Amino acid sequence: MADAATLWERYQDWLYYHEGLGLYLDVSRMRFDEAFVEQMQPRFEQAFMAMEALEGGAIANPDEDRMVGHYWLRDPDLAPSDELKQDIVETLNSVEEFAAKVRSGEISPPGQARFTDILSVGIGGSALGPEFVDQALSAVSPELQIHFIDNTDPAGIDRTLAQIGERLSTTLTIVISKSGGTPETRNGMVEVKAAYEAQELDFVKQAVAITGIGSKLEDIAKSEGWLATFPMHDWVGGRTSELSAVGLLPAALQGIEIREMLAGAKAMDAATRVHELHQNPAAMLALAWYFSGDGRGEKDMVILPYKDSLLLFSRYLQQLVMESLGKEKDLDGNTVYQGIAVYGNKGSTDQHAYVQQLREGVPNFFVTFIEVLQDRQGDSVEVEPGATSGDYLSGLLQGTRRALYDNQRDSITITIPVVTPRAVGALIALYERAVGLYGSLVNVNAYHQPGVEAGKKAAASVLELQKQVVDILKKADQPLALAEIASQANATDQIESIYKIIRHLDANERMAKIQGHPSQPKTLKVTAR
Ligand SMILES: O=P(O)(O)OC[C@H]1O[C@](O)(CO)[C@@H](O)[C@@H]1O
Repeated sequence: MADAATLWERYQDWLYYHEGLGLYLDVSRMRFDEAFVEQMQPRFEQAFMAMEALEGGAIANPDEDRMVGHYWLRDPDLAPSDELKQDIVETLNSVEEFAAKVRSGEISPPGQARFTDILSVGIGGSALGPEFVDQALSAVSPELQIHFIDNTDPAGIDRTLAQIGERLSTTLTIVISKSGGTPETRNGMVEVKAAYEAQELDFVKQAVAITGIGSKLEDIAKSEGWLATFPMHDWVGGRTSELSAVGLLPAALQGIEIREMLAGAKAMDAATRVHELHQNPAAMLALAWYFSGDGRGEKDMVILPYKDSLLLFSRYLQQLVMESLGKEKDLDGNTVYQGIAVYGNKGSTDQHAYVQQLREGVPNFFVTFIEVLQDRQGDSVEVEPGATSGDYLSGLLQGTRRALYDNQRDSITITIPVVTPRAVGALIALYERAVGLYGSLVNVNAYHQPGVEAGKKAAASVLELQKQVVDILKKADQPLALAEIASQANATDQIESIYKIIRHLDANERMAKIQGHPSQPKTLKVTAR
């Protein structure tokens, strides 16, 4: 292993510092050498060119025949046409205007002075960004308290609605779905609507949609006369939509400075256009990822922010990285099974959970530490002479980094001065670009998600089968065995699925009733309920 002096030199040689953002990137504890960097140069040249073409409006998502334009959102002058530029500017203005009116009470719920709460309904890229930004940046007691429904779990929905309680009468619901047809989000919307009706409230007077132009959701919102509708453009992917209306509207309503988020992203975008590897933090990240997993994702990315407010960054990155890079085929149609697994929560908390395995167990990962220099606003008490809680947090980060490195475990460290809207925008932009560059290095389309469709189709077929099963039970004049139901449904190959449908219905005392012992599914008899 290198001695301290050599490591210190390597640290300085590879240290990246962004003047305007005060952001540092340290890849010195990734053990690549100059020969590796040299060898990667030509690939990076290609990746930079592909990125330039993408930003210039090329069809960078060939399967879906789409441009990829999230970079234009923070610098509309880059948009490939005046029309697109105007669209971006107008959307941003309308987001700000709407949020200001809601916050001032100019737009208010029927019979009430002002809105008190926001309920965001969406999933995946239509939830993870707003959730991350809320946790990172919202005030302790914001004027408008935000809540999320990001699943089709009835108990989860109940819990969120119960937290809101009677404040539903002053809650603004935002339904977010690019496609406008995602079942989980549709279900959330229907459930929320029912909750408004149960309190004799008029949902449409308190509802806003953020959705793709011409989507089913847009049709509903427009025909029912919802309060407002904001567009999601087809050239912005769900997982890169935080700096579109998807993330900006909830943030603006929460009083978060969205122009600062955009400015941070814009500054980072400019920094990550540089072709010189040492000068481009996103390229340095992509290089480090490639080195670590041998360009095949052999090592997992563990994201460890040492700051509670950044807890959800790993969850946000999980989608950004894994949905973008996790691909069976490369751009030439070869089977490649690409991807990088991402997980993590926060330090130092995780020190007392899985860091044991990181230090000593299977070495199948690299860590990315996120360090925040400012401990808190205001003074700190000393928890012992000369040391604060923040000193401990900082020491624990350094200590973990060192302990891992000493045991051949590599890490990257990103340091920001303080968690501000600007820094959060910059972090998002940094990873968006790194993922795009890495996608080029490994030759995959980082902007589609064909694999998600299989699960969606299978779920739809289970719900179809459920309808059939219920019909059969209703018509039956005697209890039926599972095999009989399967045969009548012409679905003997789906008997296990039929059993699970029935068990679920029975547990919820709906439409099917089981007689017999649960340990012997073969012997069960089923009737309609
Ligand atoms: O915004 P939508 O269309 O509801 O999609 C939600 C999420 O579903 C996916 O399409 C697939 O999981 C994600 O890419 C997307 O962020």
